[in-house]
Amino acid sequence: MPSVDDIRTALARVIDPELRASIVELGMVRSIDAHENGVVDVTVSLTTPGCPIRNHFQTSVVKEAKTVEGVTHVNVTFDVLSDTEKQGLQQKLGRSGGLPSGALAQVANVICVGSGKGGVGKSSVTANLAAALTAEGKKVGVLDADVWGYSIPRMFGLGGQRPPVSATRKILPLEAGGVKVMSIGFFVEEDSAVVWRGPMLHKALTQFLEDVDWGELDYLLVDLPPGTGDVSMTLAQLLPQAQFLIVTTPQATAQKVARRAAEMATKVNLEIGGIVENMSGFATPTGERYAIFGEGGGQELADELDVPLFGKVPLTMPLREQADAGVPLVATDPDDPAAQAIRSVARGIIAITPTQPIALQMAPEEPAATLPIVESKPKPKGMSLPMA
Ligand SMILES: Nc1ncnc2c1ncn2[C@@H]1O[C@H](COP(=O)(O)OP(=O)(O)OP(=O)(O)O)[C@@H](O)[C@H]1O
Repeated sequence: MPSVDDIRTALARVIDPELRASIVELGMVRSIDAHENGVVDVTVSLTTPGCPIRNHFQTSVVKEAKTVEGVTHVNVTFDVLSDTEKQGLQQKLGRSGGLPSGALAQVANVICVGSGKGGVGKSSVTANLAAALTAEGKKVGVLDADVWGYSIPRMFGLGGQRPPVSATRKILPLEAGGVKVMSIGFFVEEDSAVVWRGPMLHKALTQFLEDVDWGELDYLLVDLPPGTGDVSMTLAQLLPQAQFLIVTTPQATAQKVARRAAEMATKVNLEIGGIVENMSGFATPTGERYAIFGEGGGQELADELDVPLFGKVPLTMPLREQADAGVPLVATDPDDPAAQAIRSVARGIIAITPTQPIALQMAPEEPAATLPIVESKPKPKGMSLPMA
């Protein structure tokens, strides 16, 4: 008959990918029964009944138990840890804020980058801020939630690519310059029009947060669509601990619409982290500056909302050229005036954000909904996100 102790030692090699520890050490192996004929029954206790990595445990437990002499067959069953057992597990992990819930468990800060209106440079700021935070030694991810105008793949030179899926059915973000990138643009034919309805949008955004393997990140930057619509509301619900960074331009009218975005954020309890003023004058290659859109809008908004103005980013030709070339300017020419301003924004953000991961609480899932409809112009490649 196989030895139960040997089986337990073998099962210590099964690692919970989210908790990053052995299931034996975590107390998740409820029982091991070995029989004369070499059949072994193992019960594994999960943290939640719908645990997405159940299949991973099933395969790994069978594989490791079978390495023990005399084991002919392995039956794996699952149950769920009781509340007291979960508390014990939490203590073992040394966490106070709840067990990690999904893919964002190891993300320290989520920063939603939004604007009142389109075209103010929100995506350019997001891409360059990601590069600047990376240059400061931080682990950074970018989620392009600008479902109607996704431009992040192009800005990172990742247009036309499709992310792989891991053995545990998680989508793996693509990487560019050390930044992990995920976008709805990876799943639709380039330039196709995506028509979203409320519940589908909610479901797709939930999948981007829960089913993408973001891993350990200091910052997840979320590029929001302009305005105060559905996406922002959904994300505010899903990410109650996110900060909102508002990108605006210097003129008074832009400031007025940016204020509306700020009001929306306050209504849904998103904390406003600060302001970035973009297109803050035009900087020539020789360093002269022309205030073509006026001055002071960003500071006024920051004063009014009582939040910091993280920086004033001038218009420079290389910033636009680099966006088109697919490598953020900060990575290619950190001394350009716009790159310098964004690097200073990054340092300001680092100064006021925590460094320890927080277990973000995801809101309960909405009832299942189908994925976005794509108008056939051109014909879509197939719209399902590759996940269960
Ligand atoms: N500081 C800047 N200097 C030069 N060009 C800039 C600057 N900021 C943005 N741009 C250019 O302005 C255009 C719009 O920028 P971007 O796409 O980042 O704006 P957006 O606010 O994200 O737009 P949308 O709301 O449509 O998604 C792009 O061509 C971009 O390269």
